[in-house]
Amino acid sequence: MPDEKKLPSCNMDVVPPSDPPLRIMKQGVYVVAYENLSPPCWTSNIRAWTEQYFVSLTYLSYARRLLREIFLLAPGVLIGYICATLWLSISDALILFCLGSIFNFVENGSTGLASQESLNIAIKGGFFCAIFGPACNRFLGYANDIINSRLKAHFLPQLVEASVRVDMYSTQDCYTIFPGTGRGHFPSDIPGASFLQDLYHILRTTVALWSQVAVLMYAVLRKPSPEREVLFLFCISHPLVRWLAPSNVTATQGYIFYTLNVPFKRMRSLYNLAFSSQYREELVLNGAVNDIPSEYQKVAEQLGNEIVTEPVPWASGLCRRWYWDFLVNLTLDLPLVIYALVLPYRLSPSSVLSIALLQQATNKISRSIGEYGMNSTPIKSVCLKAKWLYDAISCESKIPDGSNPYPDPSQGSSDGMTISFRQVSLRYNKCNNNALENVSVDIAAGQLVLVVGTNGSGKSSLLKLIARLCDPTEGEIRIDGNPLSTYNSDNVRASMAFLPQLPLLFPMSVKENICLGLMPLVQPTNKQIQEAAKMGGCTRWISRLQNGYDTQLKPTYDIGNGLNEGTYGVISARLRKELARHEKQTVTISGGEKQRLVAARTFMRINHADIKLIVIDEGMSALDVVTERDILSEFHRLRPGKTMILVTHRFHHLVKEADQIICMKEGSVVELGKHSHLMENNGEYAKLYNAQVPSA
Ligand SMILES: Nc1ncnc2c1ncn2[C@@H]1O[C@H](COP(=O)(O)OP(=O)(O)OP(=O)(O)O)[C@@H](O)[C@H]1O
Repeated sequence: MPDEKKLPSCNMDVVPPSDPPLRIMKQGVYVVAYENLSPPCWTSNIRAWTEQYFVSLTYLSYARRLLREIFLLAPGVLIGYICATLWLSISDALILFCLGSIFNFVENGSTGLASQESLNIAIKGGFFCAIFGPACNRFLGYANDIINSRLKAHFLPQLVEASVRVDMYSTQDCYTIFPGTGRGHFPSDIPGASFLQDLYHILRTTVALWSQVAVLMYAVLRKPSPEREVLFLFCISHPLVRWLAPSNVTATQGYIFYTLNVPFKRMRSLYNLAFSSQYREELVLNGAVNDIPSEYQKVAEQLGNEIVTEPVPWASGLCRRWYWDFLVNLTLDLPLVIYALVLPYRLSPSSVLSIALLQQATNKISRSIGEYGMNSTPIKSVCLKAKWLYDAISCESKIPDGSNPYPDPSQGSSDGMTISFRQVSLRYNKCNNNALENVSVDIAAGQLVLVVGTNGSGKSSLLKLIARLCDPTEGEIRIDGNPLSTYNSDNVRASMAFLPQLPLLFPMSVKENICLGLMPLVQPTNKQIQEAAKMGGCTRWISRLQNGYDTQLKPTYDIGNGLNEGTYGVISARLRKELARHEKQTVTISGGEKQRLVAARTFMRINHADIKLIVIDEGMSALDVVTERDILSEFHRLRPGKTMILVTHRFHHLVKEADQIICMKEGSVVELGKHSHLMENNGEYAKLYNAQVPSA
């Protein structure tokens, strides 16, 4: 028996005081924690079942709605699916019935009690079951494919629509409720499919179990007394004990496991280092790659003979008392043993056949009970799956959007966006500290503003607030004199050209990457696209690509090939070559080239949209000095009629031209003014500037 002890009282903040303490135990390098089972278990089983069905009633409407939708998507296939499932569920019971009839004929044939006709029916029935079962299984595979593809075609567009509809804040919440979507595993995620799978299991296991019980009872009740009673007792004892025994499976008895073993954790890390290509280059460069085997050996020795296999407590019967396992096995085998023991005293064909029937029936029912416990999901979970799907589809933004158009048509044209921060504080979700603290800044239309400060001082957060990617926790932001929250956010963002800190390319063509967000409203010509690329300094790189502006860029993660990059199982070199022949050409792209392409995108936007604000958030850190200067000069040239905010760690020529420099530290604005004024102050800004430009 493994060590088992109660959770220490210091963990009471994790476990509410009214709950019984968790059970924790050690198994090898792992610690396993699970809920304390409170005896007697059969009463809690019944209570859990009743509760489950009452809760299910609340969500039943969602399940009904989803089932109706699936039916409307593929009515004929669904009916066939249900029929095939029902047939497969009862086929074991039918075989049992046929077997019983054949035995009955053998036992009573000579007495004339069993007719030849019933024997013929039994034989035909058995034969029919044997050929119809595989046909049903094949049909189920075919029906699954059809239903799944229709589910995908029906629900995925709705989920995509819901996902892009909600704001950044709510997206996080919705992703947790989007069933299986949200992580972009397009080929394998089928909304509604697991709901149908669970229903299939519930239907199949329930019908299978009860049909087998019914057939067994029918066969037993036809026996003469007292054999009937003995057989009956033997038959029900095993299912009864299995049902009463506390479940050892994860469906009802969940557990968590973690490891605190330091050598084991280090061993895992070293193993990852040895096999992950992402670390290899750095390890080689640092001459650390050859240390891995010796370090691995060292921790392996420290670990010694500790068991490292992941814990499977139900397999070793850890979640329930030992006597339940004993009882389960005893009721399965003992009746047969007893029956066999009495055979020498009353040997007859009837007894032998009864043993055979009993053996078949008990095994089948035992297996069905096992499947019932292992595979079937509680009805409540099935209903909840349907609810999640509809919740995800109807997911709404938490931040209410404003209704005023931007720019305000009544105000006529302006020199750019006016921005005013009034005592703004920002605290991100689940953070203890404010990212911005009481920030008050006024930016006039057409100004060139530089935001400087150390890492983490809140520069990017300031920009996120202007784009309304999040809302301030306190204070107010005004755009052109009105609260930002009163404007339609899409309108405000359409008036901004944003060069982000991290250049992100999309799994689309080079052309689409440059024109992102403009089409279909604007249909840029090739000449306009080339012009933007030239301003971003990426024409030479694009001209080297095989398909130029039409070259597809490789996605940041693999969305195309699915499982194992398009392979399954062990494949030959010839197959690998065949796959490579059909794969798209991959494009390698450096950090600086990415930034140039994203700069071209920003220029494209400035050239072809009504831009009031240009924001550059450190978007040129990977560029060489000459390219950075050229790109900045282009931005500067396009500046008239627009406000421009530039976040930077590099103090270039623009510092002297800036109308205002905002110097930030630890979420607060510590200095504000022009370069000369701030240098005279000899404060935080002068310190940063002198550290980089010592000759100044
Ligand atoms: N999404 C987020 N969730 C939680 N905390 C965040 C988030 N984004 C930023 N922060 C925290 O807010 C603070 C300010 O971050 P911000 O990115 O605005 O700083 P920054 O001045 O732009 O930094 P850097 O110069 O390194 O880009 C940091 O402490 C950061 O860890």
